[in-house]
Amino acid sequence: MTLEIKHLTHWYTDRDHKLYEDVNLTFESGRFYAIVGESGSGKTTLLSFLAGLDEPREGDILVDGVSIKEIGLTKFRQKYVSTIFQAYNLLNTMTAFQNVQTALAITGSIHAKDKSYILDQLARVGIDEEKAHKNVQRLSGGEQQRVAIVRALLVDAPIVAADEATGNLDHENSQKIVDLFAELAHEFGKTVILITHDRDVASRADEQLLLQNHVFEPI
Ligand SMILES: Nc1ncnc2c1ncn2[C@@H]1O[C@H](COP(=O)(O)OP(=O)(O)OP(=O)(O)O)[C@@H](O)[C@H]1O
Repeated sequence: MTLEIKHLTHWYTDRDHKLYEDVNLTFESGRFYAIVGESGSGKTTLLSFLAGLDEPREGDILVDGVSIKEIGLTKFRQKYVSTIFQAYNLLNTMTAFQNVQTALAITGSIHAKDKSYILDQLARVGIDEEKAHKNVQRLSGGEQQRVAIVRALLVDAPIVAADEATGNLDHENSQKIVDLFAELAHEFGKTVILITHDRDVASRADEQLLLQNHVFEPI
């Protein structure tokens, strides 16, 4: 699957202060991309377009040559993209295990009833069985973030778009998450796009794109 950005131009309030100008980018499945750039340069905005959460002023986003407008933004969000944003958006009345299980059930995953699979995946990011069965409100911020990441990563969408997914995590946990991102790209063939300020995390990606002066340059 190929995800393309074509002739993307965007500004929020003032046409003379554009975030991007005629950006063209191609993301291939099976590859892990990191987007880096100064604070305020427009990284999160780009991700909101790639996730079908917002629409650019000009330009288009295509999946295998078909505009996401033609696919329909709602369908695109549901079937094609799994997003991880800075707010964890966990279901607060549920345990970590139930949060992951519910997401798998909603999306029709064959793993929804596989208890040991869900526990194994949580264990990979340091959420042991005891923590898995705790209400998420009783977990630390970093633990909640890891639950949210596992939940998003296990959902069967071909594109994974993450904004500062490792931002609140210590080095060891951040490495575990990056391992998961790399595995999703290289072993499961997903298109993984991660925004990060962390140079070590970015260096693990197959391609790094620097947003600077309104365009994206490979580094
Ligand atoms: N809804 C909005 N309305 C108006 N301006 C906005 C809106 N969202 C973002 N901006 C502005 O657009 C610019 C880009 O924001 P964006 O969040 O995409 O940057 P970023 O590169 O992700 O920043 P950071 O690294 O700090 O998260 C910023 O100057 C921001 O203030």
